[in-house]
This record gives sequence, structure tokens and C-alpha cells, in this order.
Amino acid sequence: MIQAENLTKVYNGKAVVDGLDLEVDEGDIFGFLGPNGAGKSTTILMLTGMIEPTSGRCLVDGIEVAKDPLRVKEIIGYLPEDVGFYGNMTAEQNLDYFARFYGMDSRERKERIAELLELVHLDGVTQKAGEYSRGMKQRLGLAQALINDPKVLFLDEPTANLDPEGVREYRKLVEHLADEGKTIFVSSHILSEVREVCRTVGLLAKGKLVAQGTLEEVARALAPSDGDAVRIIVETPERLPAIEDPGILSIERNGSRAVILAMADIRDRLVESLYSQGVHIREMHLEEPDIEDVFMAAYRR
Ligand SMILES: Nc1ncnc2c1ncn2[C@@H]1O[C@H](COP(=O)(O)OP(=O)(O)OP(=O)(O)O)[C@@H](O)[C@H]1O
Repeated sequence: MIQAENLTKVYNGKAVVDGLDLEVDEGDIFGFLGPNGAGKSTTILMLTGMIEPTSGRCLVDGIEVAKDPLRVKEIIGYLPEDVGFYGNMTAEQNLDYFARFYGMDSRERKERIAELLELVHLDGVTQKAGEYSRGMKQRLGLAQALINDPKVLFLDEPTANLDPEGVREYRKLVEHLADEGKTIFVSSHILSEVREVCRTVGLLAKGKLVAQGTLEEVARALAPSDGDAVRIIVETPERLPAIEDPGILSIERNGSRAVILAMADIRDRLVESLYSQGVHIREMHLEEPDIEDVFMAAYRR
């Protein structure tokens, strides 16, 4: 549904988005992760047709964005990092102003706006937008992004100004929208935000895509490797005996727990060996890389 091919943006001789290849499937909730300044907002601006790429191209629902930005704008919604509204107008008036761009008639606009205000819990609020808290503005921004019932939704740091309750509401809403079949592209520099709601992620660092896939796939792809060595965690009530196995590289014992570094997944052999020596096994599993650690390391690269 969203594709970027060698997408590049150069500012002052520097590629802030650098040869990005990206593919997001229909109905996915895609988390675009990266530290501040990685190029996330610039990428979103190109994907939404707000700025043109220096080279490469991007497509949304098969439409090349730079060639046909208006057709793309009809099927997308966009929540920018800094939402702006007319401060002297209410939420309803602000939304009505934007809805007119989509050629909806007055009845259609009224119904859609009422529905959206309820969705973002701003129904019944009579204040002008200028008096809104940042969280309320962000929720109004989300309503605005949904005004044309878009197929694809781009959200740039959508939880930046939300309180914990607002974040929870936002997650429920995003899941509900994805269940309706919308494709959602969310940028964030906060892993915990993305891991709660996103089905796949891409990690951007210095304008380049470092990895893409499910969080587990990305963590595995970025994890430091000991060749193909695997770490097997074993817990036994008895002291772990010496194990003769050519696949074992090292054993680190710590009380009833041991970490066995092995050349491959030799758990079946280990079970047999321990069983034959009368040792009981409380637990045995492969150690998965810690996602938080892996991402922090990638951020620092
Ligand atoms: N219009 C511009 N002119 C010159 N440089 C720019 C422009 N827009 C962005 N940049 C630079 O491009 C780099 C990437 O910025 P961008 O806003 O895309 O990053 P980001 O990942 O969205 O970061 P953040 O989370 O802080 O918004 C930054 O170094 C920024 O200073």
C-alpha cells in the first residue's frame, strides 16, 4: 500500500533521507522508529506529497505521489508533528473548514464531524481551539486526519502530547482503524509506544533504513551475533554436571541456572544427556535478544 523506492531528500548537500526502500502492506500498523533527526518527518512529508523527493519515488495505493499529489491527498490522512488550527474557531468549525476541501455537502460534513468528535472524545466541548490543551489539539488533529475517511493514515509522533489515558485511547483507536482495513504509518522515537500497537516496524538511522519487519525480526537482525552461536538457558534443581558435547562452546553457571553457548540449537541432545545423568530440567529455552537493548545499540550507531 505504501512504497518507497530509493527515496532521497538532500538539504544543504546532505542526504537527510538516503536511498530509502520501504514497503508497507495494506491493513498494517507500521511503526517508523528512529532517534530525533533521523529523517522520519522528512520521509512522511515526501510520502504525503508535501515536499518532493530529490531523487527516487514513493507510491501510495499504486499512485506515484510526486506525479499525482492531489489524488494521493484524497485517500490519505496526515497528522503532522505540530498540529495547527484556527484558534478562534471551535473543533467543529475547524473540521468543517477542512471538510469543505473534500467536497462534502453540508449534511455529510455535519454527520462525519459529529462522528469524529465522538471518536476522539471532543464531542460537547464548546471551547475555541486556541484554548485547547496540547493533548486536545492532538486529538483534534487525529479527527482532522480522518475527515475524508482515508485508506492510509500517516501519524507523525501522535502520542507526543498525550497523557497516559490519552495514549491508551489512541492505541485503541489505531487498532480499531486498522481493523476497519486502514493502513497506518506511525512515526515515533519511543520504542515502547511502537511495540504496543505496531505490527511491523522499520528502524531509521541517519536517513537510512537499518531494518524492517516484525519487532522480533528486527531485533534478531540487529542483534550482535556470535557467528551462528545460540545461547541456551538451562535451569536444573541439581548442579549442572559436565556435559560432553562437541557443539558446546562454553558454559556459564550461576547457581541452579546456566547459560550454554552452543554452535547450534542442541537442546534435544542436552535434554537426553541431562536425563541420562539423572538431572531434572526445570526450564530450557533459547535466549531471545532483548529488543530494548538491540534498539538502543542501533540508535547509538
Ligand atoms: N527544510 C529543511 N531544511 C534543512 N534541513 C532540514 C529541513 N527539514 C529537516 N531538515 C534536517 O533533516 C534532518 C532530519 O529531520 P527530520 O525532521 O526529518 O527528522 P525526524 O526523524 O523527524 O526527527 P524528530 O523526531 O526530531 O522530528 C535534521 O537534521 C533536520 O535538521
